[in-house]
Amino acid sequence: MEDPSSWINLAEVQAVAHKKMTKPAYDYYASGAEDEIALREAQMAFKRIRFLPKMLQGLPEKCDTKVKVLGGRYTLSSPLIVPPMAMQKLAHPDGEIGACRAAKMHGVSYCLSTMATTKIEDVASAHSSTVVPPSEGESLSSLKMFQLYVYKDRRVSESLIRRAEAAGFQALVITVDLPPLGHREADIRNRFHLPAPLRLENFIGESTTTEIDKKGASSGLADHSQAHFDSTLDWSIVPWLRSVTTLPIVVKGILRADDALMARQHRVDAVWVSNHGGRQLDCTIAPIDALPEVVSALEGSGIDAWLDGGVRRGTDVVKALALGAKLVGVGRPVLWGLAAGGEKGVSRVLSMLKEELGTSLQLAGAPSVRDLSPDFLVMPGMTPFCRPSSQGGGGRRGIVGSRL
Ligand SMILES: Cc1cc2nc3c(=O)[nH]c(=O)nc-3n(C[C@H](O)[C@H](O)[C@H](O)COP(=O)(O)O)c2cc1C
Ligand SMILES: CCCCC(=O)C(=O)O
Repeated sequence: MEDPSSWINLAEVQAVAHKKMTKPAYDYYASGAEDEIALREAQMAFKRIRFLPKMLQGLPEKCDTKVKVLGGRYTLSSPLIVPPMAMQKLAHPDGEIGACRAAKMHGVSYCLSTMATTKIEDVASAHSSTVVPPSEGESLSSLKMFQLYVYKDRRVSESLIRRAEAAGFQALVITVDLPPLGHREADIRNRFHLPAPLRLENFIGESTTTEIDKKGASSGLADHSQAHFDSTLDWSIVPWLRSVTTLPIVVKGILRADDALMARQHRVDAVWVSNHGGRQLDCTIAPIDALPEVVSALEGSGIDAWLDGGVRRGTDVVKALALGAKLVGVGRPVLWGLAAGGEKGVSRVLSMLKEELGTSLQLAGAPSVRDLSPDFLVMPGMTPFCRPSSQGGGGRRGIVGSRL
């Protein structure tokens, strides 16, 4: 199991990572808040959705996974994104650099967390200097983005944004479902802190690192977010961000249609549907269940809906795309890949997921990700019926029944 090429699914990688990591680090990555209902539900909700595949579609040998995002500004090779995840050197010395390099090599986008164990500038230059060989004659393209936690001292946030912009990050993701930090019992029990010599590299020399670097009475993360993050934010944060940066703005952590409408009114560039991997408010709706309402709130606006939470299979990615997500994030499995095999481990995780995505598209009968629609799915509690149209040719499909 040491050799990443021997792994055949993402669950297997988690088991390898578990054996290699310290208990506090593994628990920090794996756990959710309180009873972990939201964590489990995010995965389970995918499994309740069924496919209604189309046959004999005259598919190309390889289905096309290109997507246009951020109002058509960028065409990306893949709808996959590595969402922001803090402290990646806890998994492996390759840390954020290994993860972003592996992502770029696969044409997968990467979002760097504020709470990284590698400096913004170092991640940017590693990402830029990673040369991606053309794949089957096509050059792979992906984005690098920066995720922001808004500090009580706005000068801290402003300086992070300016550094990310100067370093060439292409979008700013602002996370709105934290603070306060969710009640993560494993971290409290473990008195989680960042073991030396690891540090929050974006804040060297600033008081903002102190609570996380030292073992305290409780979770260092909770202490840090309480001491420094602004928990009083409202929608006026969007115009403030616009006054500081020209980067596209993505709001991460939305689960409601009316919040998506507010995001639309504030002309954000994308709404990221997420429950923070079940690490914040427990018992939230699963992101995949929240997606359709958000997508319909954004309809006609040109604003993308992105999604993460519980994505563990190519079929999960296809379901999210069919329900209208433009980008789909895969979180913990990337950390397991990193812990189990460094950059090579992440690369293997992403290649398995891409392969599963390609196979699932073919089996579902979609020539490209852009051909996916809810028509490929049967949602829980609904009974499908498919009728040929009276004119012959393409059939008509409807769904009877009500939501459970
Ligand atoms: C260890 C860990 C650290 C995270 N750190 C951040 C972070 O710094 N910023 C953020 O917006 N989200 C953070 N998240 C949430 C992820 O961006 C993402 O929403 C979530 O992991 C997706 O769920 P999944 O792990 O089931 O794929 C973190 C998640 C994990 C597991
Ligand atoms: C204090 C925030 C820590 C990073 C984070 O977002 C997470 O652990 O989920």
